[in-house]
Amino acid sequence: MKQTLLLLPGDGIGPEVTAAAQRICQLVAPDVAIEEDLVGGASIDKHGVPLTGAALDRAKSVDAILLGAVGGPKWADVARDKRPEAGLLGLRKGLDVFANLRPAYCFGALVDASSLKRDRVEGLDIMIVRELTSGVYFGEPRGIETDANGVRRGFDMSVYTAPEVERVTRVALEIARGRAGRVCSVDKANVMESGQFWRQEVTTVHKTHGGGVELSHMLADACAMELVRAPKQFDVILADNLFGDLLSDAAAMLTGSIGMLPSASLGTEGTPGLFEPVHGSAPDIAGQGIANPCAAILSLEMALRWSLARPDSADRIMAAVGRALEAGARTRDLGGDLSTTAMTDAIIDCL
Ligand SMILES: NC(=O)c1ccc[n+]([C@@H]2O[C@H](COP(=O)([O-])OP(=O)(O)OC[C@H]3O[C@@H](n4cnc5c(N)ncnc54)[C@H](O)[C@@H]3O)[C@@H](O)[C@H]2O)c1
Ligand SMILES: CC(C)[C@H](C(=O)O)[C@@H](O)C(=O)O
Ligand SMILES: [Mg+2]
Repeated sequence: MKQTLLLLPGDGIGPEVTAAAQRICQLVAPDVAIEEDLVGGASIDKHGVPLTGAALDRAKSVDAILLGAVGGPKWADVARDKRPEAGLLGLRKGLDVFANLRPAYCFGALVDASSLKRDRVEGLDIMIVRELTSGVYFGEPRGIETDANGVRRGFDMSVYTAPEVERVTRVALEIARGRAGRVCSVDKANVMESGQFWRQEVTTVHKTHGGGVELSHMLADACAMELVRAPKQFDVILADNLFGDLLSDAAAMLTGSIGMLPSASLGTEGTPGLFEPVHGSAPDIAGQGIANPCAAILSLEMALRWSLARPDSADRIMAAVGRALEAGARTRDLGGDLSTTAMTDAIIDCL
């Protein structure tokens, strides 16, 4: 049956980098049908909301979704639940893509672009598995209010249920099984009840489903430190929604640039995956044609591998990005001067 990829370019550099990925898709998987819809600020401008019910329904009906990025200063004053970012969160929740895979892989050619010394990052290959549809991002109650004494306060709720921790832990264990076989689970069990609960549940799930995978636990602050001290100690890092967000940005810089990092958000078997760069809409460089398209192109690579069952096409992309970098192709964030289009051309030449 014909497969369909839904493009949701979004805002800022989102359309620039998804256009690059679309060109690559047409070359490596020409029979995949490509559709397009709106999300984020682009959807607010047209429909008044960051994600319409029709766009969500469409996303549920395709095989995979490739999203660029959402957000920007234009929508800074919009109420939080109507902001571009709320559209992205609604999409993740609506698709129930609870397992967010964020690889931090250092291409050989980029070892010297990292902010760390060569020996710390050469051969780096970490997979962060971030819980994506619960925790403090979605917990209730939340709000900003004035208490009886006239003091304003803001609050969020960090809450996880046992099934939510179980399903993402099982994904992390499964992924580790195909890699070096080590999961490091991250929490603040020393401070937070939800952190202690997370650690208990991960330990319980490991007892039943561990199957040879080694499990360790680390406090989130220590993990941030270890990521910049000795990142190669990690194989799979399992984290809740918030810590996974923070740690994946930190891990991004180890690889040379946040413009390199893709992600895959997966739900239960048979549901479409959502694929997106880890970076945002980069308002500071949007419209200039200089964004690094690699994170979007590698997100397409993940879509071909994880949702569209086309490992050969995915391998082609991975190899082409590696070869283009070896040949010296660099956008500005990597210390070069190639435009988004020229960088994409360089990758296409290596396909
Ligand atoms: N998945 C998403 O859609 C997503 C992710 C993160 C942030 N955001 C949103 O994006 C907006 C801007 O956020 P931010 O500035 O904190 O993060 P950002 O990732 O957009 O930008 C951080 C820095 O990295 C640079 N950068 C990011 N991607 C790049 C690329 N592909 N090539 C070259 N340089 C790149 C930017 O120029 C900027 O200097 C906010 O509205 C935020 O909410 C969206
Ligand atoms: C834009 C925002 C909602 C998002 C998040 O916090 O999950 C982003 O930072 C990310 O990493 O994908
Ligand atoms: Mg983030």
